[in-house]
Amino acid sequence: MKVLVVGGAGYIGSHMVKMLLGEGHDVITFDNLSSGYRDAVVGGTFVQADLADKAALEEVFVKHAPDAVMHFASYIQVGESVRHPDKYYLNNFTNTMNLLDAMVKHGVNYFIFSSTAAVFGEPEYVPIDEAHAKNPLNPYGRSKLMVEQALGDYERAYGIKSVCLRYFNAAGADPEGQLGERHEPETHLIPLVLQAISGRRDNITVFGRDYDTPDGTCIRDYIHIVDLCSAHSLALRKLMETNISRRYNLGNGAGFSVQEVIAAAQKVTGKPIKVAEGERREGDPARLVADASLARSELGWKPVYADLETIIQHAWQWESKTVGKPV
Ligand SMILES: NC(=O)c1ccc[n+]([C@@H]2O[C@H](COP(=O)([O-])OP(=O)(O)OC[C@H]3O[C@@H](n4cnc5c(N)ncnc54)[C@H](O)[C@@H]3O)[C@@H](O)[C@H]2O)c1
Ligand SMILES: O=c1ccn([C@@H]2O[C@H](COP(=O)(O)OP(=O)(O)O[C@H]3O[C@H](CO)[C@H](O)[C@H](O)[C@H]3O)[C@@H](O)[C@H]2O)c(=O)[nH]1
Repeated sequence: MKVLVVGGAGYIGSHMVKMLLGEGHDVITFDNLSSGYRDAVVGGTFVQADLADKAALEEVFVKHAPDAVMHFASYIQVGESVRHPDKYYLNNFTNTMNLLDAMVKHGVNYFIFSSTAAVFGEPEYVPIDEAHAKNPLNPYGRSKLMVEQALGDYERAYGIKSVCLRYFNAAGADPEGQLGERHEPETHLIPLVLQAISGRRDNITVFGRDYDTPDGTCIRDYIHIVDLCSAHSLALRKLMETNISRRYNLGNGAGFSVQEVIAAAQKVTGKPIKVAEGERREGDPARLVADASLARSELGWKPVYADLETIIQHAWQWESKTVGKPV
């Protein structure tokens, strides 16, 4: 199969490209390298272009005639989305419409979309299943929900079939050590903790210890990047078999507090870490845990690296390669 991976030079997309190539697919990566890296694309065809560039999109569809599209490209920082909503609606929503329009024009009907737990907002209950109310709290989450909603309209009008995968906290790295998380700036907890342990940062700041959780710090559901990617492969296969659009929540169904992540990182690395105390970060729900039983039952998805220490171990293997490099 020929798969167009948009945003394939980024953290999650680059792991996906590697997996698809390993499965024997033809892969075309389309990425403007705004936050991705050319050297993270380990094979296939690479096209450096922006989703805002309709002519570039047209050229890719004409030249490569993909069978399906996986769409990872977006801006991803919740805080920035509050300060600059224009940037988020433009890149995450409008530019996605350019991509969908190109698909419609060229008769490409299968679309896998990177959505997020942020579409739910403050949870009414946990674990969060697909039926949970969608009340995103920020422009980032809203831009993703808007795409999910537009996909319903594009299916009715143009026959585009889609799977929206709502990731909880993507973490870890390629077990072979070839790829890993390279966000700049990094905002995610596990890489920040490991950078503090490796000495690339002075410390890790815990954002609030007064949440309604057993140790007072926020609880999240960390999912290994390879398990996330295997869900995409299964989702695409199922979508092409059944022609039925679906939405799935993806997580391990187990929550770990910030304090537990720090303790696990110390255990895995065998090294100390300096911890600083900070205020709550705006918009952080106390507890986000996925109910991913639908993905398990319908896709046959089974996380292989569900254990938090394994996730941290793989992220540490990646961080250990970057010692001495500035963050
Ligand atoms: N990392 C997480 O924990 C997490 C959680 C939930 C959802 N997601 C979603 O997963 C997707 C991938 O996240 P990531 O962590 O790999 O992010 P990332 O920033 O590492 O990757 C995004 C990629 O898209 C590219 N890109 C952005 N805008 C583009 C444009 N206009 N044209 C072409 N390329 C463009 C970037 O250069 C980058 O390579 C995003 O859609 C994000 O919202 C991530
Ligand atoms: O230096 C830090 C960084 C994070 N945290 C805490 O660690 C937890 C996890 O934070 P991350 O930033 O790693 O992850 P989020 O849960 O905030 O974000 C995830 O979920 C969001 C939706 O809610 C987006 O989808 C985002 O891309 C995705 O990584 C949060 O409680 C946060 O407050 C700290 O205490 N200190």
